[in-house]
Amino acid sequence: MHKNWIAGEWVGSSNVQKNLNPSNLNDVVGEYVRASAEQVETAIEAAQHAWPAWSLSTPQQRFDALDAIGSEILARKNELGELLAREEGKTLPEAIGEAARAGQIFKFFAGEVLRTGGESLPSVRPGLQVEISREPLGVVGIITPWNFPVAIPAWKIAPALAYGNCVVFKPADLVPGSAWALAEIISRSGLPAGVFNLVMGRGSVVGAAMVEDPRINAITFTGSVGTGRNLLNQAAERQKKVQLELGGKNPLVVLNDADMETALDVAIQGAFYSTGQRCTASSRIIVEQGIYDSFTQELAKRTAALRVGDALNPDTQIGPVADESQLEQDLDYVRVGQEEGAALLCGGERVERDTPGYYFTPAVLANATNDMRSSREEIFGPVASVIKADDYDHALALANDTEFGLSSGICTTSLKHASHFKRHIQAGMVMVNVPTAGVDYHVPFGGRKGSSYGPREQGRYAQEFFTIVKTAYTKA
Ligand SMILES: NC(=O)C1=CN([C@@H]2O[C@H](COP(=O)(O)OP(=O)(O)OC[C@H]3O[C@@H](n4cnc5c(N)ncnc54)[C@H](OP(=O)(O)O)[C@@H]3O)[C@@H](O)[C@H]2O)C=CC1
Ligand SMILES: O=C(O)CCC(=O)C(=O)O
Repeated sequence: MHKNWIAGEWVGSSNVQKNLNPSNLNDVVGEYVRASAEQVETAIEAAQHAWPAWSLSTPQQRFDALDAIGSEILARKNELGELLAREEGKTLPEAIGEAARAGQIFKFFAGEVLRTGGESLPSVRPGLQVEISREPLGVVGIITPWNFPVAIPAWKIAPALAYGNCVVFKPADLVPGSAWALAEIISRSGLPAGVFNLVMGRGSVVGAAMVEDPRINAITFTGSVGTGRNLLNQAAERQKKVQLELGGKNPLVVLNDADMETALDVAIQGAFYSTGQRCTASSRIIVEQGIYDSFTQELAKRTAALRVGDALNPDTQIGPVADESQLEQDLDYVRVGQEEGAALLCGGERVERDTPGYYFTPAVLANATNDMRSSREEIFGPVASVIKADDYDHALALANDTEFGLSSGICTTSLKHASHFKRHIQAGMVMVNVPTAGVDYHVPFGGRKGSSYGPREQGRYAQEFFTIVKTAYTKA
């Protein structure tokens, strides 16, 4: 039985859930407790109690803890990756890559502890000196989704602790295993009791209790647009600082002059790998008319050849969908797209494999237009709409015609178009001849428009969210 980590102790609960493997529903990954609202309160109280001392901890103390966590994750990346693949369904290489990324993130923020400083400026008034420093916020609530069960928690927990905050962490109810394994490593890293707390459980109970509690000073959330916007409204009433990473409807533009092999590879990786369950996935592929037919046919041919199967099978390229409701959502959007006039060139079906699981074949919706629901709403599965553009200017206009603005990409051999696209696309991230999904761990991550709210995550820019600035005036 896997328990919650609250105030430096493993705490049980009578509410227990079975964590199932989406590749094989007969495989129970483990049993995990769900916290009650009272247990969430205890965790918040412990974090609040621990904070004054932790906020004054030495950089060495924080470096040592984060560095130790990062080292252990890296040393155990294969085992953690296997657990991740088993509970979430991304393939083993993808999952091991994600575990390694989590380790590197802790190492990066260990370094940031030592690098973060303030500023000293002369005052405009005589005899005064001005110092600007960064201080921690207090208790940070961390609420994460199921699609990156170890990397997203890592890129929120590591900076929170690095900058001197205490943490109450609620992972997605669907995938408690990786979060628990991460918490178990953190529990042995030398952090004082209460500095880090794990409260597994449902968003409607655990998440809601965190949002309501005035002792949580800030909340960082990744997940759906609806939940994120509600959370923002509730948190704003309580004057909490909020950071949201929400959906995407990321465009990949393919121009007539693109290298065909590169463009096909970039499109397939961006749209379908990790089963398309990435907020950075290329769900709109916008292709210039000169190559539209040939590109789309070849895309469909290669997509149909992708091997869908058990996440732990070395031959598998596309793992299962995470759960039944996500699979229903994927099927629904394929149906909606066709009703709206798109042509399903391949995939889009529930399929069976040796074990009972949520298997779904990646779908290419051709002749899609940008006004279709399937081109506007986040599907969060391996479904790509392929949209025809008259020319580069039209492609750019289509790419920007969305309520989202997380990631974006262009495949072209033209420096002129690549440069113009980088400057004019309304997105937080832009890729030239590389997939829209799959990012580095040491640089900012985040979007514009409906995709994000608040400062960027990751890299040294993370300090904008996890610290508050103080200005001090001193007369000598
Ligand atoms: N941008 C992204 O990275 C992601 C986007 N999505 C999108 O969201 C859709 C639904 O996925 P889903 O996992 O349900 O996303 P949610 O937004 O519902 O879940 C994200 C996190 O928020 C928690 N939560 C749910 N309700 C509340 C609440 N009232 N207060 C506080 N926290 C809450 C969830 O808990 P619980 O575990 O109980 O659900 C989970 O930990 C997907 O189909 C996809 O479109 C999903 C995952 C990631
Ligand atoms: O593409 C990536 O590497 C990250 C994607 C992500 O963070 C997400 O889907 O939530």
